Amino acid sequence: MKTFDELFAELAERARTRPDGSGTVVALDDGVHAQGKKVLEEAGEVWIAAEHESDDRLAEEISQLLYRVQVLMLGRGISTEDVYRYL
Ligand SMILES: N=c1c2ncn([C@@H]3O[C@H](COP(=O)(O)OP(=O)(O)OP(=O)(O)O)[C@@H](O)[C@H]3O)c2ncn1[C@@H]1O[C@H](COP(=O)(O)O)[C@@H](O)[C@H]1O
Repeated sequence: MKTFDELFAELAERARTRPDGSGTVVALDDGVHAQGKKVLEEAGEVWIAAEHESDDRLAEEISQLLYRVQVLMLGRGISTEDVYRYL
């Protein structure tokens, strides 16, 4: 189990060290256009899960959306602080 901040730190480390086999490294190399499409795709899956699926499936889809948002943040080079100041 990890928090949003812990996952972001982990993904930032993946971006820095670029380990073999990391899906995050591949997603970052795909660029912002592809990263944005993944955000949209996962948001749609969250919507569908919210209307038609179990709480557990919804939570899983939300986790994937959070991951895809973080990849986009790293792709654009913005930090969690950049976002939190608007919360
Ligand atoms: N939390 C996630 C996470 N959530 C979603 N995903 C990816 O997103 C996919 C699900 O999204 P899709 O619905 O688009 O699935 P898909 O189209 O079948 O998959 P792809 O073909 O796009 O990979 C998963 O199969 C993972 O590839 C994640 N990939 C990694 N993480 C975490 O990120 C960290 C770093 O991971 P690596 O970079 O892979 O080492 C680890 O802690 C992981 O647990």
